[in-house]
Amino acid sequence: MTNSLRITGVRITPVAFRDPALLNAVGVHEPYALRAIVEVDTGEGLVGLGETYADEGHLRRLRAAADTLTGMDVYALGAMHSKVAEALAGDDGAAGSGLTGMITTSSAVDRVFSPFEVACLDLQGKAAGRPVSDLLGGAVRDSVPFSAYLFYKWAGHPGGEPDDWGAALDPDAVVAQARRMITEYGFTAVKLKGGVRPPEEEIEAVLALREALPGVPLRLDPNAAWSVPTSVAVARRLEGVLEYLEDPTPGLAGMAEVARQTSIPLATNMCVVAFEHLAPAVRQGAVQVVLSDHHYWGGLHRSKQLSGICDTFGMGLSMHSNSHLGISLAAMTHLAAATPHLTYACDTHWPWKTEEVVEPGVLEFTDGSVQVPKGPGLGVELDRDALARLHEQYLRCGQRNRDDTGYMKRTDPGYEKKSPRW
Ligand SMILES: O=C([O-])C(=O)C[C@H](O)[C@@H](O)C(=O)[O-]
Repeated sequence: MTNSLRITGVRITPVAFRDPALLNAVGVHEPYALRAIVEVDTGEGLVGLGETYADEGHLRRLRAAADTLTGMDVYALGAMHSKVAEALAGDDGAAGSGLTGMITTSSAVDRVFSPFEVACLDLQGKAAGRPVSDLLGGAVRDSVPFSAYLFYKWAGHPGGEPDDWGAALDPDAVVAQARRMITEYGFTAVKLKGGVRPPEEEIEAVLALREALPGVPLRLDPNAAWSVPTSVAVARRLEGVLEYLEDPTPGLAGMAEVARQTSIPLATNMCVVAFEHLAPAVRQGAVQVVLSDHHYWGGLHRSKQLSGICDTFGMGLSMHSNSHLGISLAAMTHLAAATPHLTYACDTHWPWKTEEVVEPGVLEFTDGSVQVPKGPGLGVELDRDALARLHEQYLRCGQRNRDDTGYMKRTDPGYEKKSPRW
């Protein structure tokens, strides 16, 4: 006789949390990043947590899907994926992209399904008294290494107070930022978000990092801001220096051309963002490392499928992040712990964040790694006062000036046309 655990209701709460003036190839982060917190209720008093994007189109699709989930068993994840697909079938905006800034064609069904799947895994774990990593095959590591995610940045938002990281617009400031991240969090790998300064300056910054941090794996990610010839020229200067070069140029064909001309492994979270991109990427030899992200690959189980495909075809696996809160960090940590093929330090925006919705004490960085939470489910608890406060903040700051990613303003119309800037 099997027990079911049925969904009695779903709450979706959009929140806004402060974000520094970080720069990337499409502009500057807004003063607030948006996320949606998903709570799945059951009649048994258990609540499951998920976290996802909060742009308006995505919120609308989340609500449409949530309405159809009541009464479903939290173990019926395959059926739930189909339900979400049905719920979105008439939604024009769901067909292609909801994330037209950095990620262009991931499936809206997978993006909408993901936070519900995570919340149901949280519930399954709570019901069984086991951590989510156990539901994914078991942790193969007790703690998960993350990389320092460096950004060129302004001292503060225009018209606002400077934040305590200050400005970072040259190689010395980038090195100082890296040193502070390593001192405070113990990171053992470093990624620089590029595509902001002219390529020659970004090469200088990477070489300055190399000199300052001997032996530390380094990555550079210009978010496809460079042409193929520029990418090849930069790659040749940084051979033997970078662990991988992420998305130097747009599209699989361009990436394949760069890959043919450099020995640096190319990584992506832009041109392989859905299952249908994997076969052409393999055929063309376009990427050597895929950055997974459960928020758009369709949750934790589907991210493990991605891992199996990468393993089979000889591609490495790393992990991407956007500005996120603790529910996402907990999910990322369980997933990475239970994914043997994920051998690179994962991305995280964590150090840039000053506000949170989960209770403190579980997600701590030691030597650049986060211990896999040991409690049942995700192992994190919602701080309801903080949730209410950040929801109020969301209502005050609204969706004004935001693009579909929900958190950044595009200042470079060239990116819209997908033409490289350099
Ligand atoms: O390529 C990446 O790593 C990202 O897309 C992560 C974020 O979007 C990053 O670029 C940011 O926060 O500006």
